[in-house]
Amino acid sequence: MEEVIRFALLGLGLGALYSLAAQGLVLIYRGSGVLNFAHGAIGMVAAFISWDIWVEQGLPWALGLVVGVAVSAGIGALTHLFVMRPLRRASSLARIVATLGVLILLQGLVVLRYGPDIITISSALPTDLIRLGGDITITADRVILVTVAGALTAALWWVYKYTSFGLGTAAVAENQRVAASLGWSPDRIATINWALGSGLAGLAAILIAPIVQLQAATMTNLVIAALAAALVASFRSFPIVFVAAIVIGIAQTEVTRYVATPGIGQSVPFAVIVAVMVLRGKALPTRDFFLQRLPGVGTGRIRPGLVVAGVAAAAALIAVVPPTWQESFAITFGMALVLLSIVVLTGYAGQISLAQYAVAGLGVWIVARLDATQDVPFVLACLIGLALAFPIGMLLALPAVRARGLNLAVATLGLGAAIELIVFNNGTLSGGLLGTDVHEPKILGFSIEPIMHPTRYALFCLALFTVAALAVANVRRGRSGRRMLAVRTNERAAAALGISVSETKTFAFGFSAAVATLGGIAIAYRSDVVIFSEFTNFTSINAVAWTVIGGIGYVFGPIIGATLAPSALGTQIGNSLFGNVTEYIIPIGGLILILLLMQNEDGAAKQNILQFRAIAKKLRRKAEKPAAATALDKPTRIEKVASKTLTVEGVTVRFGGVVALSDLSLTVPPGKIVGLIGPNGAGKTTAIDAITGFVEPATGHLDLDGVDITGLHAAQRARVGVSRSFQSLELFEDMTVLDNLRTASDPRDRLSYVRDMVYPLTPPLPAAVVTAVHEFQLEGDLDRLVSDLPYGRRRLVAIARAVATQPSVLLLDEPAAGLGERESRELARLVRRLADEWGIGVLLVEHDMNFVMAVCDEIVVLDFGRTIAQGTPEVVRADPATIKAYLGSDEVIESEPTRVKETL
Ligand SMILES: Nc1ncnc2c1ncn2[C@@H]1O[C@H](COP(=O)(O)OP(=O)(O)OP(=O)(O)O)[C@@H](O)[C@H]1O
Repeated sequence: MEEVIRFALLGLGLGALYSLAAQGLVLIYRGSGVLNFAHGAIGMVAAFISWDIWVEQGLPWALGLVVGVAVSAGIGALTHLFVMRPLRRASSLARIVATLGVLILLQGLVVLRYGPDIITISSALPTDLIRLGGDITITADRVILVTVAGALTAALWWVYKYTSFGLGTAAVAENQRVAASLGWSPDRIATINWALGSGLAGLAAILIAPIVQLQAATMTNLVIAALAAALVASFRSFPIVFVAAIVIGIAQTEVTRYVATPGIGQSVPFAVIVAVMVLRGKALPTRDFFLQRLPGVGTGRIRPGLVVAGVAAAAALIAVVPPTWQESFAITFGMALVLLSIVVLTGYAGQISLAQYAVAGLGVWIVARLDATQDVPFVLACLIGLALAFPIGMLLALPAVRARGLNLAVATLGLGAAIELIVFNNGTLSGGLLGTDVHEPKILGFSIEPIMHPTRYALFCLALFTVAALAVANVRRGRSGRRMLAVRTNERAAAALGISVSETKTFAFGFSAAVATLGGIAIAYRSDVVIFSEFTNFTSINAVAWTVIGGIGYVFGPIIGATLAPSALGTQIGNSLFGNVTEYIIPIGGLILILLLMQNEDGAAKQNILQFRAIAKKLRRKAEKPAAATALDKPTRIEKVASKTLTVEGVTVRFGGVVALSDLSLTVPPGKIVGLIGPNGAGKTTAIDAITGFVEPATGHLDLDGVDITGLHAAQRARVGVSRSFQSLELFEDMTVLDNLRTASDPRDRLSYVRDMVYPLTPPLPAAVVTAVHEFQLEGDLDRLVSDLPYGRRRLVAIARAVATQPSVLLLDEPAAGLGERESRELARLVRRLADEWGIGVLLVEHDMNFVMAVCDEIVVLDFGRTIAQGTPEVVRADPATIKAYLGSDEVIESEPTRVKETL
């Protein structure tokens, strides 16, 4: 027991330092909404500078401390002013990546100045033993660290609770205008918080250096422990951050002491991050989840002539250049594969991963271990590695199913570090620093050993990239690609169309892990000893940066981005033009990334493709048949949907103390339109959400044609025939109208995940969808991006998309909002036809009473969540309670609205 206490006391110091760094992260997040992944790197700069002043220059330690903290505070303020402030309206991906750019730049500069080696520092704080009773002692430095961290926590808590600056910071997080009314400019608040937060990172890094040693590559990992503590406190409470950090510090020390497997102890912060994600994350974002502009995505179209010409040109070049250049080709293609895996995962599926290089390492670890320890032939080992990479990637998807955006970036950053610590640095598992000796790689008896046959090896890497790029392009054009894009753009809308969000993400992780594994193989087999500890977190972060530079949504982007990898083609070209640029290539990449983000988030590939298209257009003689024309080839014919009756029984929904919907019961039979009306806040959208699986009812029962669907999640309900539109449309704005409709009408089979890689199917649209396109007169808009359409047409696309799933029951949430009178009448006729001719049962939420009275067969009236009237339009119109609660006088409705049914 005494030993447990002794180690707990040791861990106190570590926890106190984590707390300082975490408080700094929280300050920056609260002051500017930015999660600063460069936090550890900023602290690292301070640690190196203070070491330089103290040890190298022989000046007082305190001077080093003050200058180090001041420099880190200055870097923080500059980062805000020159990088993050110009990007304040950019997507959250761009902002995350920008902080990664700062991280790369700082780490690259530190390595340039101080080198990559470990520097051991002794503690400047007194280490005398203080006896606490019995045999239990604590060193003075631990007491000092905890006291400093505790005092700072108390000070921060007080400042942010009671001072005008603190209140201004809280207000900025909620509402910028309120902050301004307190006399604080949001920008000044952000700058000060960046400076203070980064100063704390500096202080933490200077003090932690004697405990963890000083090394550029590992110091930046300080951010992982800080993130874990800040996450536990939801980036809010300083005291909770303090307690969480102390607990993490102690747990880390205890686990390191009692668990023999190396790396497990240091992975405690990662375990905390995963636990927080799993416990707190939501499977689907809530209604008001902020949707934002996403990076551009290519079409995945393959032009066989161009592919053949490009591959032939690359092969010819490889054949004639000297071996050093051939190796650069191999590295470029290998790294391009890793970047391609990021295109799939982040560009297409919208899942940020800061661990892709570690995943590549994990894949090649399987291959190399099979090769080295079981003598499995190279090709077979590669195939097994690829096959196993799929399930490994899928396993990694587990946190992603519940986390998104920033949280996912945090989780994967921790994951990469954990893989590095537990697998790659473990001598028993991977050979550690000595690596794993592999056999000479052979394909069909031909050696591709890179020293003896550099041409063959480079051609092998080119072949791997070509095959993978074709597979990725195929997936992009196929059903699985549309599913991924739908999920990245809007998970709620995807689920409403019956797309399983978790299945799609799982596929994206699995597929991208397989692609990354190919990259890992190409990179690792360049040597006969595979050193896994080189698959570092830092390279994973760089890989994201290079992918963004190349173009994160384009299959061609990785080739451009990968040239920036160390010793890749960029270095070769730079070396031959400017002398030795090898050691500058990393910080140059960071700088290019930051500058690029200011101009355009879509990367270099987009520009190239646009230029290519412009040239191709000039050269092309024959006009190509537009995609839309092919889609509509099939003759139209109305097909009745499967007749199913929706029965809602006693559904109640509560949000905390608010009863948003109380005991709702109604039936929507096939071919009938049931109106759901009531004043604002009556619970109408909540009713649709509850029926379609977007909120969980407290009580009640849902039944579709005798089948209980209460327990099904949103996508499953859509698949059995319950479709919906959204008040806020929630279209896939960055897709064309045609792709929106295809995404909705695609079958939800799982086979397409595999088949798409080889042969993506794009059959003509089903007859029902073609009919909808004609009905809504969308023929001319099919090839246009949804975001380019006027509002009225987007409303029609949203309804067409809901219809395209061929639902038995369709729930429309205010379909006529924002439409003109004529469009509204047309829409009313169409909704009536959906019921009469297609046999769809419709539940219609609408404020336009003329619309409602004209089309509905039955109306349910809600007020404060309760049903106050139910019956035919005539009955409801005359109902006194409805008139009092909602309709007011009869004047809101035309004296005798024309029944749409009768006018058909
Ligand atoms: N996620 C939520 N958390 C807390 N309260 C909520 C949530 N969603 C809805 N509410 C509350 O539930 C009640 C019903 O809201 P709902 O949006 O369903 O009404 P509505 O009839 O659709 O209104 P409107 O006509 O304005 O769209 C309101 O009091 C609303 O504030």
